[in-house]
Parts: sequence; C-alpha cells; structure tokens
Amino acid sequence: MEKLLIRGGRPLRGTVAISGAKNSAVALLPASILAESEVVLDNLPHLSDVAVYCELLEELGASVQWTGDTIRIDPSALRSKPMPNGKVKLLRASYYLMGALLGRFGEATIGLPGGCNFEPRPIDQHIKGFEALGATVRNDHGSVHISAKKLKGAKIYLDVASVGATINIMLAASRAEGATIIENAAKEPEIIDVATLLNAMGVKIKGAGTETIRIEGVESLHGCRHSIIPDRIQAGTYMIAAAATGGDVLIDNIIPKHLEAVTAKLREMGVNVEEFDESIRIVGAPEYSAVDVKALAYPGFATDLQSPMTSLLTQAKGVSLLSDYVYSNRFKHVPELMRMGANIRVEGRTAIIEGGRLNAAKVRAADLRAGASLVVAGLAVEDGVTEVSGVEFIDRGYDNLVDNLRLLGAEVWRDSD
Ligand SMILES: CC(=O)N[C@H]1[C@@H](OP(=O)(O)OP(=O)(O)OC[C@H]2O[C@@H](n3ccc(=O)[nH]c3=O)[C@H](O)[C@@H]2O)O[C@H](CO)[C@@H](O)[C@@H]1O
Ligand SMILES: C=C(OP(=O)(O)O)C(=O)O
Repeated sequence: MEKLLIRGGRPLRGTVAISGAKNSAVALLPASILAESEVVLDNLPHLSDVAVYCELLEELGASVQWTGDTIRIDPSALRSKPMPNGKVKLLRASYYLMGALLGRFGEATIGLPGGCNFEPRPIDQHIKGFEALGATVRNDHGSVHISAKKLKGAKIYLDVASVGATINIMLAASRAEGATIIENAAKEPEIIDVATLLNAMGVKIKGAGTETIRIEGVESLHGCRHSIIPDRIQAGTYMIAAAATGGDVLIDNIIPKHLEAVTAKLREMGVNVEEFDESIRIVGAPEYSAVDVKALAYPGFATDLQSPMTSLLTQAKGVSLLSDYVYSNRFKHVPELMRMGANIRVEGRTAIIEGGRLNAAKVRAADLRAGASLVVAGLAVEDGVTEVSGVEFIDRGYDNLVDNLRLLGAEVWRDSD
C-alpha cells in the first residue's frame, strides 16, 4: 500500500492553482447522462473518484473521452442497467445515478453508496423526493430499485438541507412533467453548478443557491459545454496548510466568496489573508490565537474542512472548540493527531483542542479529509518525517497533491510498503 512521507518544518511558499471541484464533478458527470447528445465538461479534476465515475458511465454504455482537464461524454447509446454491486459501492456520489437514470429512463437499480464512511449517511430525503415525483422505491438486499411510469412535478420540503438530496431531486425533476419546488434546499455552490449545467441542457431552474429551488421539467435535454467550478475544499486545505507552516502562498484559480467562512476564521486567528478576484494570499504569523469553529451547511464553515482545521488549531495558543453540526462524529483524524502529540478531547460533536507542539509519527488516514488533516499536521511538525498511510482516501479528493506541495517547497514524497 502507498504512503505519504512528509518532512515538516518548511514554510510553504509560492502559488498553487486549484483544480475543478470534486463534489461538483461527481454530480455533473451523472447529470450529463440526462442529455440526448454530447456534453463537454472543462476544468475536470484528476481524482480517483472522477475516474471511477467515468467507468460507471462507460458500464452504462456512454462514450467517455477524457483528455487533459476536459471530458466529452456522449450518452446517446446509454441504457438503464441494474448496478447493484461493483463500482457504485466505491463512491458516495454514485447515488446521483438514481436521480439521473430515473429522469432519463423512468427506472434505476443502484447499490447503496460507499464513499468516506465517517458515520451513517442516510438517503431518506432523496427517496422522499423521488416518491413525491411519483416513483415507487424498494429497498432490496442493499440495493435501491426506483421506477416511475411518469414523473410529475411536486412540492418537496426537505427535513434537512441535504446537498445530495437537493441534487438528486433536481436531476429527476428535470424530466418530470410540470414544476417541482424544493423547499429547505441546500445552498452549496455545487448546487448552483449543477443547476447551471442543467439549464444549459435546456431545463428551467430558478433559485439554485437559495432555500427554494424551482425546476421546470422538459421532454428532452440537449448537449452543451460547461466549466466546473473551482474546488473550495482543496483551496481551503491549502489556505490552512499555508497558515500552519507560517508560509506565504497564493491560492489561485478560485472563487474567494466560496471561502468566506475560512477567510474569516483564519483572520480571527491572526493569519494575514488578502483576497483578489480569483485568488487568495495567505501569509502566516509567528503566533495564532485559539478560536471556536462551527462546521455548518454553506455559507457556514464546511464540514469537509473541519479536519484540516483541527490540525491548524493545534498550532494556536490556548484552547479552541471545534463543533461539527453536519456530521456529529467526523473525528477519525483526532486519535491520529494525538499520536503526533496533539492535546485533543472529543465531547459529543465538539473537539476541544489545546495548542501545543506536534511531533512526527506514523499515522493512518481513515477517510479523505482525515487524510488532509494528517498532511497539514505533518507539514506543521517542526522536524522529522511523518508517515501517512491510507493515501487512497486522499487521492479521492486532492488533485496532484504531492507535486503541488513540492512546488510550494514542501519535502513530500510517495512510497510503498
Ligand atoms: C450540508 C453539508 O455540509 N453537506 C456536505 C456533505 O454532503 P452529503 O451529501 O454527504 O450530506 P448532505 O448534505 O446530503 O447531508 C447533510 C446532513 O443531512 C443528513 N441527511 C442527508 C440526506 C438524507 O437523506 N438524510 C439525512 O438525514 C446527513 O446525515 C447530514 O447530517 O458532505 C459532503 C462530503 O463531505 C460535502 O461536500 C457537503 O457539502
Ligand atoms: C467525504 C467526502 O466525500 P464523499 O461525500 O464523496 O465521501 C468529502 O468530499 O469530504
């Protein structure tokens, strides 16, 4: 198995260009199969999740050509086929095939999704949405069968503002007769990205990015070209890593507005953050103040960034409180950070972090963002080599991580056991 080796104690310096967003890409790829002709996506990130998604689309009969950062998906020969097992289990976002296949063919059989298993990730709100549109849903031996003779627009109130449920309902509703209104919809930038693609394919969606989304379904969707938004989670991770190493880094090719919660927290800690049109510069300081962080739905501080933020807070003076209100138990990075000398106690959904020195150690990433947290910690260690195993999780969501960090002056390399 591969591992990352990181010799700490080097401030990151230079410029890093951020790729397209994983959490958009894994929704836009299944959205593309709603079209009758070719969809071209630019700014596609090079990630294992994206590669697996392409294989899933090929399994369904789509033609997929991926060159550089651009992908061409021709779904004209695509057929609905049961996918109870196999690659669907490797991804959380394979559940978007439910909405996309239901919309296009009126039926879908998809194995319950995988992805990072930090705690149960229910899909009851997705199912409630499909049923409201007129579908019958059956759960059978770990697969979900969904079918509908005809999808009809409906008003759907989500009990929780779920990103996954909002997108899945948008996908199915794009082919429903009449208007669908989602109330208490999630407002994440990735939802706007999916709505932008669907609108370019001919659907009429209004209100994406607000809590009420209206989708006017159409009889057929056509191909189009779309550029994927920048990855705010990768960007936030580099912002945090730059601060943790006392570095000076320009994070480029981003939408600074998507990172306001991170910018505000870093400033509160004493990090110097300068915002430009498409980039943010982070200049570290010799000492940081402890702060309290609450991970919330967008525009709150992203749950995906709370693990890397935990590592930075170990470098602050005093006691910080970090609570996750999206996933109450997303703390698999904490025992590993403790191996590195961090002083952290978890009580309920809150990590209580007392600042102090980190030491190099052998640690294991139990999920994607836990991995990012350990990389940040390894970079922040004053001296010594940290070994991070579980690299396959990190590869799910960080494009070109080792080369990017090396360009910023870090001493990082991959090795295998
Ligand atoms: C709101 C939020 O920050 N969502 C994040 C969440 O999305 P992800 O798609 O995993 O989660 P959702 O946004 O769908 O869910 C938000 C909350 O609603 C609950 N829930 C969800 C669906 C459902 O049918 N029933 C239900 O109870 C979840 O358990 C969670 O507590 O993780 C992704 C990967 O880490 C991030 O990219 C998303 O930004
Ligand atoms: C956990 C994540 O991904 P997924 O929801 O695809 O498992 C993530 O992006 O942090």
